Amino acid sequence: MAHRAGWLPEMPVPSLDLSTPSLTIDRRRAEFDDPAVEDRFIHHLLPQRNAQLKGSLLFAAAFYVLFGVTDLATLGDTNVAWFLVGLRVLVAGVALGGHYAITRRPGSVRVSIAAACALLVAALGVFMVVAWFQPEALPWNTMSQALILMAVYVNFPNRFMYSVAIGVGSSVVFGTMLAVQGFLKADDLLTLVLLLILANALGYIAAIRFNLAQRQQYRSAVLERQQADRDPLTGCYNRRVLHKGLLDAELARARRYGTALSVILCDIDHFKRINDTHGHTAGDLILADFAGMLMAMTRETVDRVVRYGGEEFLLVLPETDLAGAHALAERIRLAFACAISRVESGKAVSATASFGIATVPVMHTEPPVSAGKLIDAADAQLYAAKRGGRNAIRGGEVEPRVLRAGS
Ligand SMILES: Nc1nc2c(ncn2[C@@H]2O[C@H](COP(=O)(O)OP(=O)(O)OP(=O)(O)O)[C@@H](O)[C@H]2O)c(=O)[nH]1
Repeated sequence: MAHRAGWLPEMPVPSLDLSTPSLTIDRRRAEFDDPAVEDRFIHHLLPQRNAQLKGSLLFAAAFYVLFGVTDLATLGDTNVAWFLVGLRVLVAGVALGGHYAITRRPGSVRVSIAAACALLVAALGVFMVVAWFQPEALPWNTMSQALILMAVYVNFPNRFMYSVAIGVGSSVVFGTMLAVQGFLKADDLLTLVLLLILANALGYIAAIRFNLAQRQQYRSAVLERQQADRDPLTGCYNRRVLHKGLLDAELARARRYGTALSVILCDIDHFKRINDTHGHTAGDLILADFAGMLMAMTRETVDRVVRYGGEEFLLVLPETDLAGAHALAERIRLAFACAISRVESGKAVSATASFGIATVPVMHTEPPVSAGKLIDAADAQLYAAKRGGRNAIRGGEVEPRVLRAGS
């Protein structure tokens, strides 16, 4: 296998690193480290989460009112019983209010989380009051509390940390109530407290596994998408991104903000001869080295390097006028001409490249221009550079009306 030689002069060659640090997951919080990624993830899942949450809210409203029957059965037709039924109706109101708020603002993560938290806090608070007034039913109510904890951890989509806080907090209050009421023998009390701890532990494990699995799945989908847009040999974008409208989007942005935009089409000179002389593997190595240089010398998050054809690359340079594009092309031309790649046989191979630039000047008042025509204009300049002897740069500004889409 050919090994990559260092550049002459030394050039940082970025590898295709798909384990983007921003996609790392904080396993304790069960969230992405990067708040922006977490935000995108939550918004991506929001319709699904809201559908689940709305179902759980309706279920909670019906369930709470229905169980008012048990208050009447246990306490009879008393004021306390009706007070508890009233509290249950209040919880149903909170649930229905949450349901209404989510329906009104389906795109709001805050509303969704607030609806889940409000219902859980209200439901657990009322449950404590109900349990307080029915001390003889404490063992049954402890089991109910354990079941409600499952809903807290699993059924109500929420921030993992909030689920844990609500689950543990309510269990501490409930455990304290068991102890304070003093109805239970010490061994029964211990059993019920252990039951609550077990319910929390199981809920915690289920919730953290679920939250992590969802994020891992999302990360795999993002990485897969990134990979599908990349050329495996060079790590540059492939033509798919152009078909997906990369250049059209940049042209539209340049038009909106009234900025210039340049594209450079560059092509390694006599590449066929390199392949024929040193072999295809050596050709691949030089291609990868050239692409690495293009990526290293352009702005990482602004410019785009696309493998346009076999040994042909397209640079998309937003907010770049002709002089800026020419200066960049000259830096790349010189660096590549001076660099060597050490191929498998140990030989040092060097090559040159030619560059064609097409610049659309500031164009906010002009009609939209065609991405294809802009690339054609750069191709014509590249052809002129090749005809002019190669290892050269040609370029020019193009009138937006010449590039007008559909003309
Ligand atoms: N090693 C390698 N060669 C490739 C790859 N893709 C295309 N090629 C070769 O690149 C060569 C391009 O040759 P030409 O189009 O004749 O261009 P050229 O020899 O560079 O000549 P000029 O562009 O006119 O300077 C062809 O021989 C292709 O087979 C690739 O991925 N790896």
